[in-house]
Amino acid sequence: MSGTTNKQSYLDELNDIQRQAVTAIEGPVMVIAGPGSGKTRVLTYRIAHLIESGVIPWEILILTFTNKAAREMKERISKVVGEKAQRVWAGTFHSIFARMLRKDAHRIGYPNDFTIYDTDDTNSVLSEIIKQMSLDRKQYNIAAIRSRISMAKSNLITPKAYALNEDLMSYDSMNRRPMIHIIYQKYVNKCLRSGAMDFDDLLLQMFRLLYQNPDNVLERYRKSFQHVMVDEFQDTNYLQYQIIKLLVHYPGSKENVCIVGDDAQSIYSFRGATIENILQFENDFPDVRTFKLEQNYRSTHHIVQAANQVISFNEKQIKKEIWTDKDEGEKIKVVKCMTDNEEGRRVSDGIIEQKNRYNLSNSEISILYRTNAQSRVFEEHLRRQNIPYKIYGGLSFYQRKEIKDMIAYLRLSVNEKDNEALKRVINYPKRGIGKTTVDKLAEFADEHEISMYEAIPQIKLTGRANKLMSDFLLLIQSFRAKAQSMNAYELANHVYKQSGIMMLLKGDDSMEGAGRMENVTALLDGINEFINDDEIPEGEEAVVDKSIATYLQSIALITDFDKEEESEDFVTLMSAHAAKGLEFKSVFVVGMEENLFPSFMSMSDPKQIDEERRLFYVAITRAEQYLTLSYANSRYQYGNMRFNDPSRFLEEISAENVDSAMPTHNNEHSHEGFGTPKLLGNFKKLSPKTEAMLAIDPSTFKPSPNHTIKEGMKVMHLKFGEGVVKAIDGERDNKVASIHFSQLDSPERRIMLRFAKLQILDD
Ligand SMILES: Nc1ncnc2c1ncn2[C@@H]1O[C@H](COP(=O)(O)OP(=O)(O)OP(=O)(O)O)[C@@H](O)[C@H]1O
Ligand SMILES: [Mg+2]
Repeated sequence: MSGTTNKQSYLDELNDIQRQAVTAIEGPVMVIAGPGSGKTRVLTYRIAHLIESGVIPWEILILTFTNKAAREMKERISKVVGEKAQRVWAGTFHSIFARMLRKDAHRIGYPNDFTIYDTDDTNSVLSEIIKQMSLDRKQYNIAAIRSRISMAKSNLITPKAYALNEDLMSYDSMNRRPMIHIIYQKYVNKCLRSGAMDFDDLLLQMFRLLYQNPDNVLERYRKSFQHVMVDEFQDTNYLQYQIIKLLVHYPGSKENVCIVGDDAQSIYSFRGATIENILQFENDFPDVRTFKLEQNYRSTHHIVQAANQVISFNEKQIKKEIWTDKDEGEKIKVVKCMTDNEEGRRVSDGIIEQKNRYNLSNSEISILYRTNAQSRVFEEHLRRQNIPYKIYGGLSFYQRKEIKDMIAYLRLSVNEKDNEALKRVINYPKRGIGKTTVDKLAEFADEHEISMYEAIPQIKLTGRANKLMSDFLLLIQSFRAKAQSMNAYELANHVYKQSGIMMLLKGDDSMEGAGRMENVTALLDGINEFINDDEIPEGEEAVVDKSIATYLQSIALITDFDKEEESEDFVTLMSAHAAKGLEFKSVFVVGMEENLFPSFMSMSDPKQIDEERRLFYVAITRAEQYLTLSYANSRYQYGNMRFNDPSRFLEEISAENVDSAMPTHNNEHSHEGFGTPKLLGNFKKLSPKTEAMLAIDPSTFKPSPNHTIKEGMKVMHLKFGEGVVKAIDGERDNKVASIHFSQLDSPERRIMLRFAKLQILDD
């Protein structure tokens, strides 16, 4: 096909407005539009169009949500422009910046071969600091500190600025953690001395690199990135936006920047993503051309309707409706279950039924949940039914112990300052170096502001410890020397044998031991593949770099999505967060209960409820044709049996779009069959008083202390309206109130008093 024919045909695959956005190749462009309206498609076609119009592929930078998304885009682009598509800079913020930092990190005090610290590494550094400062581990909860530091970094707040910021400091004192700024400072120092960057650093240090090196580095990238594009812009944080601005917002810039996103799908505010960025973008680029896409190409009518209804409960959204000219489609199914176990069974039965009835393959089906811990019951039932499935977001291959051990040796071979790697293997396999010795070494290194590796020859230890340490030093030195002459695969094999790991695993003839050996073999195979992969890397002056450093970087940033998919056909299980941007013929959103979805952590804050609702909106808009929502009356949650009410989000979908006459499934345990619970019609006829009260504001609803609830009382339930307490039975925590709610179709409800939200009415 000639260029012109291609061009014609690809532009024909767009609607008018999409085509306008694709062909508006100069100046700032913004597309804020609903799910399934073709935002990602616009970006993909836009890149093809740029290249067809003569833009050099490596002058295009496109930032996506996953590396897999970037790869898929390139594949599609190559259908139009051929091989050249491979040379576009496409990837996540983290992977693109890591690649750029490899070239210039030395300018900001890091080795170019810096290590990327994962969450485990960060936790380990933080826990060392807390120990050294003799702080209370409960008070200084690692996860909380990690998120404070991450927040600070994402907002460009240095440890010094943190200490001077009254709001931050008083927030920390209020939470009885007044030392966070000191921990933060120590953490930064330790990472720097280890030549390590955590995930936030990949952004922060990129910003510093550009900002502090205007003439060489910044200028170079400004010239080289003639076109910058961002998908899922609603989930960028302040820092990410500042970097984009550095690259495209300066005097004399052509401001060729195109962002696409949907404020209604913003689901990472807990990570610092801010809708402000969308508003700020319009301010920063007053000449921006904005395109509104309203047609949804993904989902059937019922699903689009439901999505519009749900999101209309959020007030603070940029107003937009999506519509579809697709069929009505199937109504949304709501499945009520007694227990989480029943939910697992009913969903897997439902999958079998759909596969038979609609001829779906496994890969067209997904199960989405609010928390990863929910996957277990579905796994059990899918396995029992022999339905192949894949979980995204569990313990990934690279987080397994034996793999981390191997990787730690490789990391040390590249960056000897990497303290976390060193601590991991200094006594693995066991070589008699005790914990006290390692602690001493760490302290000595800290005192002298050097890495532990550098500290080994300097520290004075007893004769035996001294000998053991210098043997270890020699071992690592030999690996470092080999890293200069061997390729990544040879080095990994060498390390496997010489470190003693191979011997150790061979000596373990348990099942687990055999599994661990298989895993290391798989790792070695992976490295071999990396060596032999002949894909053209991005960038004009790209040299094929098969070094172990490049390999380590690529795996440090791997997410489950980025694994090469075998051609297997499996059902996808993942969190609603991870499903962003994806689409499936059939989607099951499970665990639709109060305290779960919306999450219990969001219950007291209307803003957070809105974020949960956006997440639910993201989840349901993944479905093309079949959408099933399920909930359980009881489930094991955090080690206890919990009784949750059905999610408020279920009520937000109008009854017209919900199937109430589904065939009952042939199972003896099901109570209402595959269908709509009565509940959905419950709120049409509330008493004027209830209505008035609910209309005022549910947040003014004041539940009474539950021990004050007595038989005969008139009460108000936030969801069920007015009721009369008929009986109370059970003891202490297990007290159950039988309440008659006159407005409900099935008025008798038994409510766990412990979790009840009831207000006593005085009349
Ligand atoms: N003009 C069109 N003609 C046919 N199909 C289209 C058109 N535009 C988009 N699509 C298809 O609709 C689906 C949704 O498009 P896309 O994924 O680009 O939407 P999106 O706006 O990025 O959605 P999300 O907000 O969920 O990321 C895709 O399968 C896409 O190929
Ligand atoms: Mg998209």
